[in-house]
Amino acid sequence: MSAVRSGAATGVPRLTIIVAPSDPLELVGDLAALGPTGAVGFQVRAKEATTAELLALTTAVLAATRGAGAPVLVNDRLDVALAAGADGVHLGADDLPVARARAIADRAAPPGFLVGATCRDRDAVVAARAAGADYAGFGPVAVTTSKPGLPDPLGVDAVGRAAGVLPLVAIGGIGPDLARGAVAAGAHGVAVIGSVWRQPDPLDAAEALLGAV
Ligand SMILES: Cc1ncc(COP(=O)(O)OP(=O)(O)O)c(N)n1
Ligand SMILES: Cc1nc(C(=O)O)sc1CCOP(=O)(O)O
Ligand SMILES: [Mg+2]
Repeated sequence: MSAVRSGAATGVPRLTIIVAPSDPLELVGDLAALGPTGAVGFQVRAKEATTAELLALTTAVLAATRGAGAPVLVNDRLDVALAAGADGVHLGADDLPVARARAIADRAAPPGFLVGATCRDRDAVVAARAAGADYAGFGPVAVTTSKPGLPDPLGVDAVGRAAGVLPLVAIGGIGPDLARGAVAAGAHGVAVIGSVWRQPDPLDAAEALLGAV
């Protein structure tokens, strides 16, 4: 296994595990403890949940991971991230604009609060940086069965073309081999659903991903 770099310099984890309400939360604490502090982080993503349910899930993930120092971000909802005391928010095209979120977070969140932005090409990464994003979720790199309605896969070459502006978190169909390729192309890290949660042993699977980034 290659040495795992921690995400400490940017605060952005090398491996983001996206957590949904249906996932086995009892594994989250052990997943958080893998690798150096800050190498593994979580994004709480609950598209069908009520605000109260998303807050409760975020609070539970924070409680399970705080001891390991793993960053926990909330998908879509800055208000919930702030209310829960989470470490950041991830925003896409249908969510609060990044510049608005950055302005609110700078007033209301502790220093280091992360704002991530979904980007699908280099121009979008440049715009996200100008708006105050800390990292770009860049994808879909490959075909994914975890989310419908996405554009065609961008491929690892697109990661290389978009690199060097913000830390890139490659997403979409990422397993260990693609994770290695994305990082070699210039990505800071990866975000995953299926290559952890749909594996027979999510801890082994996450270790393999960490070994690749
Ligand atoms: C790290 C990361 N990158 C991209 C996304 C996608 O966010 P978005 O475009 O807002 O879509 P939803 O996840 O809200 O369906 C992400 N969540 N994380
Ligand atoms: C939530 C999400 N957003 C994407 C994007 O490209 O915007 S791809 C994706 C799903 C990622 O799941 P998996 O690791 O199972 O492919
Ligand atoms: Mg979103």
